Amino acid sequence: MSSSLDRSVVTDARRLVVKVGSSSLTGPRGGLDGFRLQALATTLAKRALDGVQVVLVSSGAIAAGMGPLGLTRRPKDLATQQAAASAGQGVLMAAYTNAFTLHGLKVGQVLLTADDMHRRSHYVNASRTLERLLELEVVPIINENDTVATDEIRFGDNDRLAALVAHLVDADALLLLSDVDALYDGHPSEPGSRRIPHVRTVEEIAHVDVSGHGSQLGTGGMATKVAAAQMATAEGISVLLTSADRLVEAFAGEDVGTFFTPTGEKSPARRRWLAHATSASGRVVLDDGAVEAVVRRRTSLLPVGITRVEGKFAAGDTVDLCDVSGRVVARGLVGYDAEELRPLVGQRLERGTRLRTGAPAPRPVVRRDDLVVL
Ligand SMILES: Nc1ncnc2c1ncn2[C@@H]1O[C@H](COP(=O)(O)OP(=O)(O)O)[C@@H](O)[C@H]1O
Ligand SMILES: N[C@@H](CCC(=O)OP(=O)(O)O)C(=O)O
Repeated sequence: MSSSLDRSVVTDARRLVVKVGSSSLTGPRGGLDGFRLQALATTLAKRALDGVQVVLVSSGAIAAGMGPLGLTRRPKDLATQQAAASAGQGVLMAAYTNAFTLHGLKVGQVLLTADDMHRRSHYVNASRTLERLLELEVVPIINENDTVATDEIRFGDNDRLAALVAHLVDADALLLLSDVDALYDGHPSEPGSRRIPHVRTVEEIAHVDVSGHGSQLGTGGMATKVAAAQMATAEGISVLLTSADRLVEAFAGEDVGTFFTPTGEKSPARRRWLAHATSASGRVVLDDGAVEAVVRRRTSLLPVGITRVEGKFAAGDTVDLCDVSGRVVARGLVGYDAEELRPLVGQRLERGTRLRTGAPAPRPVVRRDDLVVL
């Protein structure tokens, strides 16, 4: 029987998110490596034809656009990266369309921004589209919408996006495919570095150096892959990190790559979104009693338990809830604008009180259903 605690989850998964990095699809000087892309598509198509719902998160647009634009190095400035992605995304999708068509499968392009993950309405919309594509037996192929991403709000690498997509579609497993076949206990170019076959807790790999450079065409290196694995496993999703070349062995259940066991339980979709996909617009500092109430008793947060309001936010935005030492203990959707909330700090508002804006009080600063303890 399949268990999320061992590798059988990869072989038995009914819904899989597979992320492939630029380095696995392209040659060293950019340009798509049609042979590798076809091999990947063939392996995934076999899975899909066996009834597995496969969602592919594919990088490679910038690298694929380098050839058409006459670039021999990955561009460093945002505008040229966006131009290359614009030229390359079509090339990438054309290659995937041809490769999957050979197996009688259809593909659908989905381009997402960090903002689409952050905004609840866009997130829900993306989820609906992906569900419909899967129902229609189409393989969704997702990439960041590079042409509209800005330096401040972009994924840059696709590892985090892949973890968020795994949350979004509630995948059984996430496969992170790179040019390196596993996580190593030192940079793989260092003699003596050894493969780490299994990670059960974050602490186990706290000593591992993942800061080393990545491939010439990839973006995040190993650090973003480990962070993505932690995001997925925290929500009960198993992760296998290996190379695209080892995918067939991975599906055969062989001991390849690095397997990350789930560290947490699956939580409701809305909480998953709140905990991982949103970014906080401000902070609200809680006194000890309020921390106790929110974290242990899971109650709504009222103005009386707040000692300080930091930043600029509007009602409905996400805020971090911190204890007096500044440690973030929870995150939630705030019920007030920052300016409206500041004068209420520490106040015990009686029922029937009206705020200066005319709105009734007390309403919770963060309702318990809009709150996730971190
Ligand atoms: N501890 C480590 N274990 C494995 N790979 C590492 C480690 N530290 C750094 N790396 C580098 O991370 C690279 C993969 O990241 P990246 O180039 O961003 O790939 P991708 O394009 O697949 O996202 C590998 O080529 C490897 O050299
Ligand atoms: N969205 C970009 C991804 C950038 C990138 O290099 O990501 P990755 O190879 O996953 O580290 C692209 O398609 O080129």
